Amino acid sequence: MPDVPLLEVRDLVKQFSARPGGRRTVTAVDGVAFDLRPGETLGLVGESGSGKSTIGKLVTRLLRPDRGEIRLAGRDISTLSGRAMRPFRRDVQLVFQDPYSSLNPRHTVGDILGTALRVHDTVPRSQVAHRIRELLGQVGLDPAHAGRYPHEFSGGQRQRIGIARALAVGPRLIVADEPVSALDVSIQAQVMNLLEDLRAELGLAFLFISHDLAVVRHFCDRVAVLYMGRIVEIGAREQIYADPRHPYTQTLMAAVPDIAWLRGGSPRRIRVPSASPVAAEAGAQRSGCRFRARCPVAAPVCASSEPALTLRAGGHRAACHIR
Ligand SMILES: Nc1ncnc2c1ncn2[C@@H]1O[C@H](COP(=O)(O)OP(=O)(O)OP(=O)(O)O)[C@@H](O)[C@H]1O
Repeated sequence: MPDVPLLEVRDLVKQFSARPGGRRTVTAVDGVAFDLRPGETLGLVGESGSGKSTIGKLVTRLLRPDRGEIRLAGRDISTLSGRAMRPFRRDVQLVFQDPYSSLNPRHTVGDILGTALRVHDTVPRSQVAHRIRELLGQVGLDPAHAGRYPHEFSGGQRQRIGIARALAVGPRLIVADEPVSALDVSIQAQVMNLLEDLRAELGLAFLFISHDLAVVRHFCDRVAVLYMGRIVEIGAREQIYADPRHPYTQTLMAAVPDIAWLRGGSPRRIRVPSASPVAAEAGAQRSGCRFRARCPVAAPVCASSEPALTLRAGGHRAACHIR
């Protein structure tokens, strides 16, 4: 049923020690909630350190949340571990920014894909070799290259191997953490087009983490904007890009180009700017709105309480006292 959420995230919290063994903590994810429907693509954007990767690792359960729920097709997986987690590992797969560091250099591509297929019993053993060739073809690689090692492929081809490995287990959701940002700009569009084709063919849902606002605009149905571990705005792509309500989103969106490069025009990256250390420090106050020290429209009310995400239009929510 298309309107049952595939993924429901509620009140997700994750803290880390600021220094190994130290007592000071960093709240990387601070009460995040969102839904993702089957086949839907949600972009997570926000400056460096805003908590995007941590959310990706929590959803794939590489990390365990300190608080909150992660429901996959209705089942809370936030505290599962070991064998109990295994069926859900099939449903949710992670595609990394740097495929090379996640591919075992001593294994051939065929071994890497074969391991993924066997661990999850995705196909009968007699069909593993056939499925490996099929997967390579599906991601645009030559099936005859299954005997090659990761270092024999280019960066873009390695990312295709990482995508094939994710597909091997038959996921319903892919968490893609900056999947093209380590690639040459000329290769980025090819890999994005592949993800787009796979989404259409296989009906995959994506949680798509990116600094690149032009790529997110091209790829995502909905967008969540993170600031210091919280979603400050979430809505349909056009709501966020054409009618941003939160002052932070407004500054981000002011400079987004169109996406001509994805259609063969000249490539251009528009990155989410990073906070200056001073601004980030000033923004780190824990009472009132966390954005107020950087906010161009801050008013006294902004020091009084943290604004909740409130509804602006169908599905469009923003967390701002003023706008
Ligand atoms: N394993 C860890 N130990 C300690 N602190 C961590 C750890 N992982 C993340 N953090 C901290 O949590 C916060 C959020 O980090 P996270 O990597 O999720 O942000 P991000 O938005 O993905 O940033 P980037 O775009 O730079 O990858 C940062 O302050 C980061 O330093």
